Amino acid sequence: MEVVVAEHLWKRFGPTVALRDVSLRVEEGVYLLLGPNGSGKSTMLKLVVGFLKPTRGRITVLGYTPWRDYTRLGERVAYAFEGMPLPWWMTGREFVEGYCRLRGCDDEMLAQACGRLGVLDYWDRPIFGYSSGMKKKLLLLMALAARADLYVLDEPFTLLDRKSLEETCSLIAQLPGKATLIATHIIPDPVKETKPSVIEFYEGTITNVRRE
Ligand SMILES: Nc1ncnc2c1ncn2[C@@H]1O[C@H](COP(=O)(O)OP(=O)(O)OP(=O)(O)O)[C@@H](O)[C@H]1O
Repeated sequence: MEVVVAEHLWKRFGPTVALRDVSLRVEEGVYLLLGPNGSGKSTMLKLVVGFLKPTRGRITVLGYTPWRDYTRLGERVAYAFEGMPLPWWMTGREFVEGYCRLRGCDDEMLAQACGRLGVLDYWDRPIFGYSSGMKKKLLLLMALAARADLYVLDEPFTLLDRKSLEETCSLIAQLPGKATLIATHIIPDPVKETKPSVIEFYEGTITNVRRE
């Protein structure tokens, strides 16, 4: 079954055309959205989870129209977006455990992801004292600890040290969902083992789709 179907999708922000006539089909597996800054990768992912409504065109995700069926789709999609604000006054543990209770995360997946990303070493401290990489790991946990049919990760490989990057790649390879969509500038070697499909973006269009 197709997980994402986009047909002639356009997204404008005032005078800026972020996506122009993008058509895309995502089936099972790992998909990397690759392209330079400003090429439309994050906009595409935001349309997939329903944060944005297309200016023109059609998108369905797991059979839902994301912007209209945001809540029902939200039960089946786990995501982490670069720059999402974190509650700086809470400890990492309060935030992650609270989020997981709300989202219905899997305890085993959470324990495994926390341990492998090294979050347990600091998560009893308030978030306001965290480095960028430490905050990044909390954002990743929001997706990597959830049981979902579709995982959407915006720039998951930035700000991480080498070991955390390897662990993140390995956790991504083990995700139980049908498909994982990742916006990135780089393809770390361990991700290549998942035999990802690579969708290349340039100035708001898809210029190439290939298998890594
Ligand atoms: N909320 C917004 N308001 C106005 N313009 C926006 C908005 N979001 C994105 N854009 C513009 O849309 C274009 C595509 O941005 P997008 O964030 O999708 O690119 P990207 O490929 O994810 O870039 P990066 O690799 O830097 O994250 C850019 O020109 C950007 O300035």
